Amino acid sequence: MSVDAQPVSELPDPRNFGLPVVAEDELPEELRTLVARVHDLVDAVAHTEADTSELARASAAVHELTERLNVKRRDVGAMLERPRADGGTDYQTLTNVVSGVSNPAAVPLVLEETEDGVRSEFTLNGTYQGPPGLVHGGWIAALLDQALGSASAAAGMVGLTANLDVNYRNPTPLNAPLEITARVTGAERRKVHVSGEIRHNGEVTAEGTAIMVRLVAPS
Ligand SMILES: CCCCCCCCCCCC(=O)SCCNC(=O)CCNC(=O)[C@H](O)C(C)(C)COP(=O)(O)OP(=O)(O)OC[C@H]1O[C@@H](n2cnc3c(N)ncnc32)[C@H](O)[C@@H]1OP(=O)(O)O
Repeated sequence: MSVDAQPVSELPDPRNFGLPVVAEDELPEELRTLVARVHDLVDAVAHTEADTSELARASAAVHELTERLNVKRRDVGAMLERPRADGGTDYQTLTNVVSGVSNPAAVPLVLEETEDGVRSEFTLNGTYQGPPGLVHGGWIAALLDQALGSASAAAGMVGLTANLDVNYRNPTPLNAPLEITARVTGAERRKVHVSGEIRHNGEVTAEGTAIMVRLVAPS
């Protein structure tokens, strides 16, 4: 199987797909701080045992805040544009639920390029719980999907997941350091084959393979 990769500098421009683009330096630091605080808020709400009057006050404050923020909303599908170390340009979905920098529900997963693909270290709080003390299997699949898609994009082949196959080898713990890695293993025509793993203390907890189908820019 051969790898028919485009140079990364030729990643498709989301504007060609009709998507709005936000430059990284246009994203206010205040938004990043708000996102981090709401991320912590979700965990706090999920686990609070505060008394009922405190819950009522918090509920009213959050409702009022939601109305204030909804006064001006960004378009769905907005993409974040950031410069790459190699001089090219990287694009990410701003509100991506796994890694979007403006999404408080995101992990967030910051994937860095390695010699053969992408890698990240991260920790999941109780928000991502499935079985007691363990990460939800659907989120494990989502994390692998994102890493596999990013490995394909990092190799110059941006695509959508056509097929995702996940094997859960060991429980994935909450509130513990995790590592995710992914790489391209082959490509034919528009199909890109990718594989990846999640590890805890060096032991694989889950592994996945996927077929990404490369996007074709509208003519
Ligand atoms: C720029 C900024 C954006 C940047 C956006 C980057 C975001 C990455 C985000 C992370 C990943 C996601 O969550 S993606 C979200 C979840 N995925 C989706 O929503 C995708 C939904 N599915 C689709 O839209 C479609 O089925 C596609 C695009 C996958 C394929 O449709 P298509 O474009 O018409 O392609 P098609 O001709 O059918 O197939 C092309 C080749 O792929 C093969 N193929 C097609 N489907 C499958 C399949 N399920 N399993 C195996 N192989 C398949 C075909 O046999 C063929 O191989 P051959 O004949 O050449 O041998």
